[in-house]
Amino acid sequence: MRLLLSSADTGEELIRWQRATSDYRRCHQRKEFCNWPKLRPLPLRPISYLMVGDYSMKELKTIERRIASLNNHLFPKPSLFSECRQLSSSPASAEDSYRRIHGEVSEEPVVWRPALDESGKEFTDIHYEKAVGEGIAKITINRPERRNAFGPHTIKELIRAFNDARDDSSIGAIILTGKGTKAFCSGGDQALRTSDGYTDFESFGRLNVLDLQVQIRRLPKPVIAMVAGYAVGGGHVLHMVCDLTIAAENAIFGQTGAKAKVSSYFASDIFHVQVGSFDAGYGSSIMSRLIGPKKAKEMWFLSRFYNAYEAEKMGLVNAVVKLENLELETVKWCREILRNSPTAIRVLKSALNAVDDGHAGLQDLGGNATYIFYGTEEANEGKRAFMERRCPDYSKFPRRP
Ligand SMILES: CC(C)(COP(=O)(O)OP(=O)(O)OC[C@H]1O[C@@H](n2cnc3c(N)ncnc32)[C@H](O)[C@@H]1OP(=O)(O)O)[C@@H](O)C(=O)NCCC(=O)NCCSC(=O)c1cc(O)c2ccccc2c1O
Repeated sequence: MRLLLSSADTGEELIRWQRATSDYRRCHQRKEFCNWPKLRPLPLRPISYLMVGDYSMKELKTIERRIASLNNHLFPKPSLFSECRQLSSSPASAEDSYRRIHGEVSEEPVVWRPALDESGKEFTDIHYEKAVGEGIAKITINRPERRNAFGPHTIKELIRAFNDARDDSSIGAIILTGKGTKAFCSGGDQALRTSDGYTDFESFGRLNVLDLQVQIRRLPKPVIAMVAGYAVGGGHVLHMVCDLTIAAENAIFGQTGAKAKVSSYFASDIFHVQVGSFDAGYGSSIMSRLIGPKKAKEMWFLSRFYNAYEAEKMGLVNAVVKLENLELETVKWCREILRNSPTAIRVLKSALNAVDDGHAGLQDLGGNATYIFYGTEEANEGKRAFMERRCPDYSKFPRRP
């Protein structure tokens, strides 16, 4: 259905609009502030016949396009396109064509169903859940009495849950979070720390959180950290290796490792932290990428804590929301991701990590190329020829520029 200017609009109103749109365009090009005159929004209605003033059809089309575009900016609500729905959380124009076609992201509360691991075992240190009827998995570190600090067993369970979410083709986005509102994760459990790592049920120590970091980084689905309260030490590194971070207003971010004795400043409070540890792997390199080397050095050398808004400004988190909205907002981000092409997202995640991950990054990206190539007729010809014990005929496949 074409939208045309209603014949009810007088030529005068139209002329005022045309002048205003030209002024606006000029100001916009010069990046100047433009005083927008008081004009009533021109209603756009379908009509079969159009005749306004002395304007040619071409001129009218140009005016119509400009008015539509300006109306989108100036009168987002109520919409000229009354049938369109709005995506409230999006920073983009509420009425762009994507939103007109796809509509709102659902704000319905999510229903979680407990999930078991691949061998049907119950988890102890984590909760693992999947959203009913949607492709979202949620993995929650469940040690709130220790601010969700992890031991080797916690990490083993996290690895199993992430493996399951990776293998489950109905899952397209994974949330990592911590139980309660006081902490996302406070890093390695210091009570389990030994001279060779962390140990709980074994006689030797491990630093197996490093395996989990690599797993998250290579997982071909987006992993979103949902952070309430503290994300510190190894817990801070965990949120950094996730693809996105949504933070509640009460979130606090920091590295504690280099601290020899006391006092790190946050909002003029002094915290007493004393752990003596560092993550010179992803914990350093990814941080430097995210917030720049100077800020990364500040974060590690001074061991300060940063609030959610400071973290957002630094580029550590994607969004800050009210604590009570944290889960729904995170779920909405997942739902928005889930509307998009899984293969595009898979390759993009790999591509965005490739340079930083060196050979391993290229290997992952290369693997994605092979994965896509296997779906082509050209690749299939090779396989068929082998199976049929004949020479492959690649002549029919174009050598594209
Ligand atoms: C996180 C805090 C700032 C919270 O302070 P708050 O005042 O809210 O709470 P409490 O301090 O009273 O804590 C409540 C309760 O939890 C226990 N707890 C908290 N964190 C841990 C922890 N990491 N380990 C063990 N226990 C913890 C605390 O003792 C209290 O217990 P009670 O029995 O007394 O009630 C604050 O708690 C804090 O600063 N925590 C320490 C955070 C920290 O320094 N983490 C870094 C550890 S090192 C690390 O994470 C790490 C792990 C690895 O596997 C690595 C591998 C390779 C390289 C580097 C690694 C690495 O650095």
